[in-house]
Formats: sequence, structure tokens, C-alpha cells
Amino acid sequence: MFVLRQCLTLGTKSSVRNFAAATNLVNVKINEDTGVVIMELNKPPVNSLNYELLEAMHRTLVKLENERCSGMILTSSSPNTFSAGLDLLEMYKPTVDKARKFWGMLQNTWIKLYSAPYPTVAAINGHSPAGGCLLAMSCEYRIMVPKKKIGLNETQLGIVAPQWFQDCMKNIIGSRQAEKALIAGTLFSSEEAAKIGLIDELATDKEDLMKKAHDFMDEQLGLPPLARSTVKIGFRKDTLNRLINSREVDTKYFIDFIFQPKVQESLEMYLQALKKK
Ligand SMILES: CC/C=C\C/C=C\C/C=C\C/C=C/C(=O)SCCNC(=O)CCNC(=O)[C@H](O)C(C)(C)COP(=O)(O)OP(=O)(O)OC[C@H]1O[C@@H](n2cnc3c(N)ncnc32)[C@H](O)[C@@H]1OP(=O)(O)O
Repeated sequence: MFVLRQCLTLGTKSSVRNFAAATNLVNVKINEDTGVVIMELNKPPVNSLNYELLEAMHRTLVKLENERCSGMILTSSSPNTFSAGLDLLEMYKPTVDKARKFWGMLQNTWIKLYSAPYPTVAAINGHSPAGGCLLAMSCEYRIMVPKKKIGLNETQLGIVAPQWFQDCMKNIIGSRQAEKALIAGTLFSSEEAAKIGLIDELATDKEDLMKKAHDFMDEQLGLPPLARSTVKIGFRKDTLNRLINSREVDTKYFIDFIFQPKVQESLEMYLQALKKK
């Protein structure tokens, strides 16, 4: 039976209340029989990743790991969008302190998600540009509904996908395809993404998406967990360590980059274009 709990507890009823009071940006459903968790991003309208949403995700991921959850399906409550990527307002005219705090939380969240010992599936129920694509790529398996867009489109915004975003893509679709996609800032349709292996499976609709995500999870739960997670971390450790060993440098790149007047101009124009749509 599924029990809906908000950000998160595998513990007592009173701690459910505490977490629910803290935020409703992430809904968490736990299958109490299997220990599989559905983490649903819930920041309407498009799940743009601001500090608060990232913090809620990070807190949930820490809890999942501590409580030894058996698997996690990442999806969103939005009808049209998995995640619109980083919240552009976090990068548009922030203070240095705010930008630093934001970037640190993005790094924390990515490290936890990418290194999660339990199986992770992205059930991509809508558009998934840039940081949204990063979240999906950080899971082990990706399933997507038809006729939506996914990719690292940063170049098209006049910004640059950080090295670790690029590494994630390279690890999935290979260096040549990733280089082409990153230079052009390509947003792939779901169908194109399936062809190049950026996603693993297409679903017909949200119901089919969740069914396929559970099917994948059932397969994974049949494997010895320690062997499974050891192989996973073996594959991911170089990518993880590259960021872990250079977090400060990465943050400095980010800060120096976004504070350039040209970058601020691009962000302003892009934000205006989004509003005018
Ligand atoms: C050497 C280099 C070192 C370091 C690198 C430095 C810098 C680079 C750093 C980081 C990389 C950046 C990663 C990112 O993730 S940037 C974000 C990129 N995201 C996008 O391009 C997506 C933009 N959004 C869309 O295309 C559409 O919104 C979407 C297709 C997702 C959904 O379309 P829909 O028609 O359903 O909704 P909209 O009407 O467009 O949007 C509703 C509402 O939401 C606002 N919105 C949308 N996206 C964002 C966002 N990412 N951040 C903030 N706000 C967003 C949009 O303006 C609308 O607002 P309103 O008009 O007020 O309702």
C-alpha cells in the first residue's frame, strides 16, 4: 500500500508532521512493502530548481540513504514539465553570497543523487532542459513520455553547462554525440533522445511511464544490493571525484561566469522572452 508523506520520513507519525510542515516542494510516497520511494518534484509551474527546492531534494536524499530505502523513482507533479532546470532567477543579479549558497546546494544535491547506492529511475513526465536533464541523467535509468524535450541547452542561453553536467552526458551518450549536443545546446525530442540513448525507454503516457519505472525497479530489487551498488559507484566515481575534489574551483567558475555583464544580459533577454511567450 502506498502512503503519501511529504518530505520525507520512514519514521514515526510525529516526524511525518514535522517534515510536512517544513516544505511541500517535494512529495514522497513510500511503498511500505518494498521500500521503493517515489520522489515527486512539486514546485509549480515548472519545477525550476531554486535553492529551496534543491534543499528539499537534498534533505530527502540524505534521509533516503540513512534509512536505507531500496530504490527511488524521480518524477514531477507538473502535467507538462519534469523540471525546467536551474531557476534562472537564482542566477540573474544575485548577491555573491546567494549565488555561492545556491551553487553549493546544487553540488550537494547532485553528489547525493549521482552516488545513491540504491537504484534510481527518472520517470520523465515532461520537458527536461538543462538542470532538468542533469537530474534525469543522474539517475541510473530514464523513461520518458512522448513529444517532450530534453537536453543540455545552456549554449543557446549564452551560458555554459558545467564540466560535471557535460561529464554526465558523455557517460551516457559518448563523447562525440555529447560534444555535438553540448556545442549546439541541442534539445532533443523524446523520440530523438531514445534513438541516441539519452533516454532508455519511451512510455506512451504517465501511467505507462510509472509502470515501466516500477518494472525496472523490480528487476533491480532482484539483484544483490551490495554487488549492484559497488558496480554502480565504480562506474561513477571518476565523475563524482572530479567535482568533489574541485568544488571550490567549480563554484568560483560559476560565480565569475554569471557575474559577467554579457551573461547577465543574456539571462535578462531569455527571462523576458520566457515571460512574453
Ligand atoms: C566555465 C563555466 C562554468 C560554470 C557555468 C556557469 C554558468 C552556467 C550555470 C549553470 C547551467 C545552467 C543550467 C540551467 O538549468 S539554466 C535553465 C535552463 N532552462 C531552460 O532553458 C528552460 C526554460 N523554460 C522553458 O523552456 C519552458 O518554461 C518549459 C518548456 C520548461 C515549460 O514551458 P511552459 O509553456 O509549460 O511554461 P512557461 O510558460 O514557459 O513557464 C511558466 C513560468 O515559469 C517560468 N520559468 C520557466 N522556466 C524557468 C526557469 N528555468 N527559471 C525560472 N523561471 C522559469 C516562466 O518564465 C513562466 O513564468 P511566468 O510568466 O511568470 O508564469
